[in-house]
Amino acid sequence: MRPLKIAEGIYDVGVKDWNIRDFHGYSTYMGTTYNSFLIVDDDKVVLIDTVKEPFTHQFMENIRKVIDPKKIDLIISNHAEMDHSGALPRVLHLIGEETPVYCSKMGEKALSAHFNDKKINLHVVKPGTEMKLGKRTLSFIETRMLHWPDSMFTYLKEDGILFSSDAFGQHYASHENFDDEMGEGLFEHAKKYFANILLPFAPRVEKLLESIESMGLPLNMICPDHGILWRKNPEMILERYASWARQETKEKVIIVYDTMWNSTEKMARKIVDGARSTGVEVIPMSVRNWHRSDIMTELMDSRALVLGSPTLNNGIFPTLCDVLAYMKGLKPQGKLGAAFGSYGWSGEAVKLLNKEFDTMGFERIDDGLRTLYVPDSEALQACYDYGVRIGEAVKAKS
Ligand SMILES: Cc1cc2nc3c(=O)[nH]c(=O)nc-3n(C[C@H](O)[C@H](O)[C@H](O)COP(=O)(O)O)c2cc1C
Repeated sequence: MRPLKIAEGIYDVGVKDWNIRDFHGYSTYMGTTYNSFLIVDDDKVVLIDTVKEPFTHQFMENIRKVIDPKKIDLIISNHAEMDHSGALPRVLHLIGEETPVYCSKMGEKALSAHFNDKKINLHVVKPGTEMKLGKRTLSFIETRMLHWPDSMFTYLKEDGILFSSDAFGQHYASHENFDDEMGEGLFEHAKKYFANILLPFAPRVEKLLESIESMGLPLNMICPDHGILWRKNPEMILERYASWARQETKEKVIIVYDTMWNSTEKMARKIVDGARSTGVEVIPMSVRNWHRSDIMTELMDSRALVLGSPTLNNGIFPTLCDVLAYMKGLKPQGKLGAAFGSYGWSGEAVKLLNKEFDTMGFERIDDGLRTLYVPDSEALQACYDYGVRIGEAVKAKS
């Protein structure tokens, strides 16, 4: 139900996008929400972020259920990306073109470049600036590159609410609105979001968490721009973020592969059996059936990445190249790597996969395992043994 009252005079007037599955190329999400927050105080009415453009009508209806939109005195843009700013021009048109929009220094640049055919009354807020609304006070925290240069947080002092933009969000639409209405599954959505959006900025996340702690801000609620709001114990998501940012791993291996004539798949199955026999968790992931965004989510707490590819035209199979291009951009750190694959004559794929591990800074278990065409019983035993070796290496690496 929107608008959603989250505290006295504070509402989530955003919208739920139930049907979206592919979010900037990261498929298999379960919908999302574009949260936007309306604060009605004695002197000022403030809107924090807007929604994706096609939802503008529904968004305005939500606002109207609380207040006449023309009473909005100012808008804060925590993040210029279109899912939070797309509705901005139409909102301004409806409530008054002169309405001030407050944003970070980089936000000014990004919003101007997004809406280059429109004159928006932009005002830059410096980090730490306070803005009095009547009974309440807002302040602004710079969170550059989490995950865009313009990103910032807005903090509502008296209520202890952190409006955290994309951080701590999840691409997940549900009838539930708050963390206490959901179980552990909520963290899986948050983990997927982190793995696919925030992982490249993990060192910055660590620093941000430290600085939030040092500021000693009371945090009664964390309200991201996507998904469920954290009100029961916001500390929990901060703790998870700390662990994900440190890229902590467990005794887990993912085996990511593709195959044309099933030889590499036969090898994969034996490697899975061998690795499992050592007691480590093993997840086989055929790239035909697992989306790269799910592979990244599973990789995040895995200690080893095992890649399997047949040789095709002296190279790696293209589906694996897709995953690797995506993975490299997200900068996972501190993993073990192992490669395998079937080949017919030249067999370059394993060597090239090893190069990819070197580029990513992964520690290679060895030079990998190749099989000529279809693996016989001896080759399959070698695959099983290779799996055992991988499992032992995972257990040996803390
Ligand atoms: C179109 C095509 C191109 C291939 N190119 C190479 C190649 O350049 N070098 C090589 O060693 N094998 C090459 N192969 C042979 C495959 O690597 C071999 O058939 C392998 O066993 C396939 O493994 P899979 O069953 O896991 O797909 C090629 C196969 C096909 C179908």
